[in-house]
Amino acid sequence: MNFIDSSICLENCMLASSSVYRRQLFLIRSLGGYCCRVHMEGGGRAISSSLSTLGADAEGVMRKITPKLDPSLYKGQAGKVAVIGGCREYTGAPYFAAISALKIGADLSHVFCTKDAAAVIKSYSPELIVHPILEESYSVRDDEKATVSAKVLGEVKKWMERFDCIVVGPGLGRDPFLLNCVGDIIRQARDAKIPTVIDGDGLFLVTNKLDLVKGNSLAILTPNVNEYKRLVEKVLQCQVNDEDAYEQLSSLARSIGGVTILRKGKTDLISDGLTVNEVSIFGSPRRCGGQGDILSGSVAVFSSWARHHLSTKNNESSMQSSLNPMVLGSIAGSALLRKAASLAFENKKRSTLTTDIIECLGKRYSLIIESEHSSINFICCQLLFICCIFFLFLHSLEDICPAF
Ligand SMILES: NC(=O)C1=CN([C@@H]2O[C@H](COP(=O)(O)OP(=O)(O)OC[C@H]3O[C@@H](n4cnc5c(N)ncnc54)[C@H](O)[C@@H]3O)[C@@H](O)[C@H]2O)[C@@H](O)CC1
Ligand SMILES: Nc1ncnc2c1ncn2[C@@H]1O[C@H](COP(=O)(O)OP(=O)(O)OP(=O)(O)O)[C@@H](O)[C@H]1O
Ligand SMILES: [Mg+2]
Repeated sequence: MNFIDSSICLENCMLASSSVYRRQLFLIRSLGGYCCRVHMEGGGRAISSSLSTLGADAEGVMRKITPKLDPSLYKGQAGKVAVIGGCREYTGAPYFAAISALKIGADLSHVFCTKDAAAVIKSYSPELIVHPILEESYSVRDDEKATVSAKVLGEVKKWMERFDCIVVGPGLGRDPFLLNCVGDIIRQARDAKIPTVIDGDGLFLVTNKLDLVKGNSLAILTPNVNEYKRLVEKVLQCQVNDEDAYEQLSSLARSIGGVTILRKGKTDLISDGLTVNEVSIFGSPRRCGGQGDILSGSVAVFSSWARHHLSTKNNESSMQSSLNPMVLGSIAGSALLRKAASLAFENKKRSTLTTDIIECLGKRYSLIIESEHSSINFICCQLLFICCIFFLFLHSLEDICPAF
């Protein structure tokens, strides 16, 4: 089995914020340097060449796939995301996922939730388009279940084609009737070839109904420690083995078939069964609830952008066409969340909340996107400086010993 570990590890985000370090990364990146360890099993040659780029890979991915804010674009072209989640018990998670998508750059963000949750989520933000159409068992009579289920599906179907990516699970809860309807929604998205991020209770659903995602290359699972453990036990029939985390993750993705898995943890591991990428940019020591929800919304936006980027005719050769847009979107989403968490923690320390991290998404992100421009400016200044010195040197040489 052949997988690539392009370890994207930045030990300390502070380091990355230093201009010297960023310049080095920019120079390494522009030299095409990257850290790549290819492990080949079965006696294959282990190839390793490394000129480590560290966090630049993740930043490079973000820069490559992020669409320019082109004045010719119209509303929606930068992305339309839908979150399927939100019930009596949870209203924060779908909000976190949906608003994060907008903060990163999607134009429209929808939430499909239960009636109880809808009024609450609408009150959080006018920017979200909230559809109160999901139902939980307590509000549906047994003899109405088939009709209500068909109605829910019909309502979602009206919108489905418009979305560039959907997120299933944040704050979904575990009500059997609701989960059954959401299973049909996942199938609908798959038929419409819409990338689908599965998080939170959506993972509870698909872990028990793997056929919902089996063989779907547009599905991205984003399990936390518990959710990953449940997946491994169900699919691989064994315990999580961190001694061989890469191989086990890769094997899990292959066993389910075609999916991309973003295993959240101290280091985020991302695999589609062919490659394994690692994002270990130091984020924040705060483990407040909701950060995984931000991540799911972020991955949704970046994956749809990566898919668009790779499908355009003039995409740059440096982004190998063999790359999986769902993997790229996961790398970018993970890196941005961790950088934003780090920035929020710098400001708020122990009182950092998920809402503080959401506020930093845009700030941190524009820093990354703009830093390329500042690095280019810096390079130009350096070249100009060198030319001036050279000119001065020439000039002084002319002074010192004139040619004629
Ligand atoms: N404000 C909100 O509305 C939030 C709602 N959420 C939703 O809550 C539902 C359940 O999510 P949970 O993450 O709580 O469910 P999990 O089943 O993932 O976790 C259940 C419990 O496991 C423990 N746990 C979590 N991470 C652990 C780790 N690394 N090691 C050991 N134990 C750990 C925690 O006590 C956690 O409450 C999901 O639908 C989720 O989207 C969460 O996203 C958090 C925020
Ligand atoms: N120990 C850690 N150190 C640094 N970052 C971490 C650590 N654990 C998780 N993270 C990061 O925090 C983010 C959320 O991971 P987490 O495991 O909290 O997800 P979650 O439990 O689904 O969150 P939520 O509360 O939103 O459901 C991930 O992007 C991950 O990279
Ligand atoms: Mg979660």
